[in-house]
Amino acid sequence: MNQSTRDRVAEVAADITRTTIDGASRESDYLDLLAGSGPSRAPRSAVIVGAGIAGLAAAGMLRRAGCDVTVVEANTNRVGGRVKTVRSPWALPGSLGEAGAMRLPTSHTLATALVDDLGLETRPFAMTSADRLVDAGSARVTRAEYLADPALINGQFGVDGDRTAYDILAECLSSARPSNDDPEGWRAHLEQYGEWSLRRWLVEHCGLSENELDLVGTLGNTTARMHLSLTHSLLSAGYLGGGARLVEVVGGTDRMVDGLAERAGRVRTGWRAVEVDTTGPEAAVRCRREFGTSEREFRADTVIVTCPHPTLRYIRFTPELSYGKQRAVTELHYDAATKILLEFESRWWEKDGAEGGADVTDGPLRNIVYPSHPVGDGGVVIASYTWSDDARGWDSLPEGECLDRSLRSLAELYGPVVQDSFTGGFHVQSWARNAFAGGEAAVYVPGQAVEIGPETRSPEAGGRLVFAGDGTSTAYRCWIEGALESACRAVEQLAR
Ligand SMILES: Cc1cc2nc3c(=O)[nH]c(=O)nc-3n(C[C@H](O)[C@H](O)[C@H](O)COP(=O)(O)OP(=O)(O)OC[C@H]3O[C@@H](n4cnc5c(N)ncnc54)[C@H](O)[C@@H]3O)c2cc1C
Repeated sequence: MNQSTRDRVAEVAADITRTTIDGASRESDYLDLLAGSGPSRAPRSAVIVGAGIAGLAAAGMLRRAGCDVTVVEANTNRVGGRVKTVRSPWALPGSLGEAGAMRLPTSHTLATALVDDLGLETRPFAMTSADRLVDAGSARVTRAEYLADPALINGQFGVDGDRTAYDILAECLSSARPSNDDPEGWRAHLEQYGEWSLRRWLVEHCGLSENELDLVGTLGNTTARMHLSLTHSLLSAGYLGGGARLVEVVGGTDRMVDGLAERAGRVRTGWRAVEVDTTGPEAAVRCRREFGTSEREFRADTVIVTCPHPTLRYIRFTPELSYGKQRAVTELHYDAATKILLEFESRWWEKDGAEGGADVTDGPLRNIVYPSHPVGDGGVVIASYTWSDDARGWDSLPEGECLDRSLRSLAELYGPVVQDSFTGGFHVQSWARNAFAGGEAAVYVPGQAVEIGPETRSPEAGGRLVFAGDGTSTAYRCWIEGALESACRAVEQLAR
């Protein structure tokens, strides 16, 4: 490994552990910027492209320091980006479903501090529950039954022994995962295993057989992501693995967006940025209406671009972006994710009032997530939550077909009560097919954390043009925490 790669590894390890390259913690600075006294310095004016969590949070912080901010957002009818709480077309009063972000790990310090600062309430979000189903091959048992007798499911995969799929995966990943405050550990990991896929680790290092691989892939929801980066899996396992505490925002995750939008000031919706020109004394962001021919230019001293990388391909930058940044824009891998939300008038999935949890099945639904909150007698179920190739299967179907097939698959698990209590309310959300997201989030292919990560967050145009958005964070890509971290970093970069 040459010195330049070593330097990049050190930068990425520092980013993961939220420290400077010299090891000083950035945690309290970021908390202070976001939910404390705010920035002490800011540029005179800024245009922010994108009104997701990152753009809105950055706008609020800059305004507190006296900066004149305009946020431009491509969507005509909403802000929030990949935070999307669906409030219609439901039949039951108070129903809601989360088509994007639905839970916050309590270890995500910026997100939880922001929730407190906005005065929002949270409640526990249950990802697992003893009564939920494990359905694979010809076996269908509750999670409690599987934990008590792993052979019930393992036998379907030809796997012997008394360890569950969850134990096997957790052991394999915990043996590889440095702690979040250990830059040296992450350096060593990135140097040695940065180019490894999850599959390679499980097979070559952990010695899993093909059958064990199939078992943990199916039950751990990782089959479709086996070829992606080990580093990504390790980071996710830290937030979702055993012992993680998850909460949801009471009233919907978009309450966070509402709170941030109030602080963000001028938000111009329905304007899609098509060019960012930093050649003049003021930077110009040229925007177009999605429909029609109207064009408009927004000018300011500085620009923050927060769009997901796949959408950056359609923005012209004048002068051209640096070579490294161009690679980040064109190569950073964004994975697919699709959710199918169905509303039911009775809570047929609950026993003894236990709320939430998720079934796992090797059928097309893959993961079925039940609401952790009560809505009268019924509620909105995420009948299918899929990623990667599992999601692409759904993405190839028209909406009506997604509805029909998901209802039928659910009825195969739970019987006629599914069709009988369906209210007719449904929502299909493909993030890969969403024009302003281009995927669920940045999920590295092997090597990308080091090869591309540093350029996702480097400024351009002599520091007047900076980039934010969850895809620029190493540790918290795919999380609201990453969007908030990126907003803090961008605000700091502009204050220099
Ligand atoms: C299915 C799914 C589940 C998730 N679950 C969770 C979870 O449980 N917990 C969690 O913490 N996180 C979760 N996330 C991740 C979380 O939603 C994101 O990390 C976060 O919302 C990203 O915010 P952002 O501001 O970086 O990007 P975005 O929310 O994507 O915001 C970017 C904004 O830019 C706009 N835009 C794009 N192109 C242009 C343009 N040319 N001009 C103007 N505007 C433009 C977009 O419309 C969008 O509003 C999930 C995401 C998905 C998709």
